[in-house]
Parts: sequence; structure tokens; C-alpha cells
Amino acid sequence: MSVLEVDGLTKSYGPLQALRGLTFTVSAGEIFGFVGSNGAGKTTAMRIALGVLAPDSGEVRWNGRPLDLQLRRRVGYMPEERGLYPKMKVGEQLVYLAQLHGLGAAEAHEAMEQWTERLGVAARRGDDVEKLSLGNQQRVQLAAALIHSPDILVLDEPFSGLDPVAVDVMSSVLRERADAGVPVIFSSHQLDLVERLCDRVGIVRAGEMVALGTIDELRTTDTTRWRVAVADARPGWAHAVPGVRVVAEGADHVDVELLAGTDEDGLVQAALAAGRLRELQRVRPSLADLFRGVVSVDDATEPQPTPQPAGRGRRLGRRGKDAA
Ligand SMILES: Nc1ncnc2c1ncn2[C@@H]1O[C@H](COP(=O)(O)OP(=O)(O)OP(=O)(O)O)[C@@H](O)[C@H]1O
Repeated sequence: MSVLEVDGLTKSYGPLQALRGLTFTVSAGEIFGFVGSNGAGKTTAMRIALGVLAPDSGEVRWNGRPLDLQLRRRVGYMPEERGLYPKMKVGEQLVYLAQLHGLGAAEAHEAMEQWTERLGVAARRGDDVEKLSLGNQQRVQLAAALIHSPDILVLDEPFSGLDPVAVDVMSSVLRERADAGVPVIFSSHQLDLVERLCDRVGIVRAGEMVALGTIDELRTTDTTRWRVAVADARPGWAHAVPGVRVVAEGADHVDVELLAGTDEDGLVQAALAAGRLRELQRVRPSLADLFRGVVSVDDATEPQPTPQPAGRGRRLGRRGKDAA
């Protein structure tokens, strides 16, 4: 079976180690969700997968073969910073991009018509890209990634800023491509969407993969989670129960985890003693819960550079990324 292998990627920007041996695979027909805090290294990894950025070490292979220039032309890429010509008309631009990927004029035109139709921007073919709303520009950007029927799709935050209808269209296109045998990788901070759409998920933290698998595989932990609703309970009652860790507190309920070796009897007794027990049920952690479990609050800050002698080690911000 065809497989995209991302193997042991490391990448530093000056003193900042953005990737530390990042490894994962995506099979043909699979949608892989790439998640992680801001600055975790997702864009860096995707740029390397496309070949626009070279790793310091490690390799990306497609069916066992390192991704060379020829194979890279078979990748459909949606960059985070987007990459359309603002003053070019939507239709002309898509035809032009298709031809750059080797399609003949008639074929390119047909592909443009097909994708603008499918993505709901057919009426905008004659408009300059810059005149489109951001969401519509994004639809065109996806069309640009798909126009040459790529064998691999790599999409950097394709869902950000889309309205719910566009999210549905984008989701069904990705599923369709995957069903046609294309491995699809996309990054997103919309974890509910990732949970819904992806066959497997990778959680990156400071340039390393810290969790990898199907959502169900990621849910397999040695702790179990319960939701308990107690009316008129004294505040904070759950915090005092031995073997219980409070993971979320709502207005009328708490979510708790029973630590390994603890059964639910103690929790039930404590809940009954705390007030009128309204609800007690086992809950399956969402991807957002799993994410919080492996990515700490501190990760929202970016990976720290290794200490440098005075005068060096300046960290580039978002705007400086492409300049480096
Ligand atoms: N060209 C560059 N020069 C210097 N530092 C960079 C450059 N590109 C990225 N970085 C840094 O590398 C780290 C990883 O960045 P990257 O953009 O890959 O993360 P990300 O997971 O895509 O983040 P986000 O979710 O915010 O898009 C960050 O600390 C970032 O500031």
C-alpha cells in the first residue's frame, strides 16, 4: 500500500530547535490530522514534506523513495500564508497553475471549471482574487492545491476562517480525495473537526510527536473519566475525594478522572454525601481533552532556543519566518 513516511525530521532556525526527530506515516486513503500548540513545528514539518524547506536531518519518502523534485510535483499543497496572486482572476490563475503542473490548456480549463464548481466559487471565476472574501480565497486556494489531481495532499490550516457551509464542503472534498486513495495531511486548531474527520491524529509538542494514533487509540489510557452532577453540592467537593483528579468544572457538573487502582465506589459515596446526585456517567474524552493531557499550558509559548553567548539567539517572530 502507498505510504508517505516522515522519518526523523530535525530542523533548527539558528539556535531554535523547531523539529526534534519528528516521525509519522500516512497511508493512501487516510486523513491525518496534525495538531499541536502554536509554534510546535507543524508548518515547518509540512514545508519539509513538500520540499520547500530542507531538514537538517531525516527524510520524507513516498512509497519508500525520497521525495525528489518529480515526486514533489505530485503533491497538492495549501500553504498557511496562502499563495495566490491577488491581482489575477480566479479562473485564469487556476488554469495557469494547472498548466504549471503539466496539464494541457483544455485539460487545465476543465479542471478549473470542475473545482470552482465543486468548491462553490464558480460565479467568481472572473474576479480578481483580492476582491474575494477570505473564506472564498481559501476555497480558491484549495482548488489550486487540487487542480492537478495530486497523489498527496498537504494542507496547512485549511479550515481556519471558513463558515460552516465551507467547512462541510472542504471536509467532503478531503474525504473524497482520501477515498480515491490520496493520503491527506492537514493541520488545524479546530480539534472537534479533526476528531470528526481524521482517521488518525498526531499531536506535536515542541517539535516531537507526543501522541499518535486513531482517536480511540489515543483514548486508551489507564485512567477513566466520569461526569458527576450533584445539585446543591458544597463547592469543590470532588477535589477532596481520594484517587480522583478533577479535570473540568462546569456550572452544574464536574468531570473527574479516577487514577489507576481507584474504583468508582469512593466517588459515588462522596457524590451522594455532597448533595443530591443528579448524574453520574462515564464519559469518553474528546480530542481537546486528550490534547490538554499531553500539551501543557507552557507549550503555548514557543520552543526555547538553546542558550547562546550574549548578542546572539534572537528569536524571529511570525513575520520573520520566511525571511530566515
Ligand atoms: N523561518 C523561520 N525563522 C525562524 N524561526 C522560525 C521560522 N519558521 C518557524 N520558526 C519557529 O519555529 C517554531 C515552529 O514554527 P512552526 O510555524 O513550524 O509552528 P506551527 O506548529 O506551525 O505553529 P502555528 O500553529 O502557530 O502555525 C516556532 O518557534 C517558530 O517561531
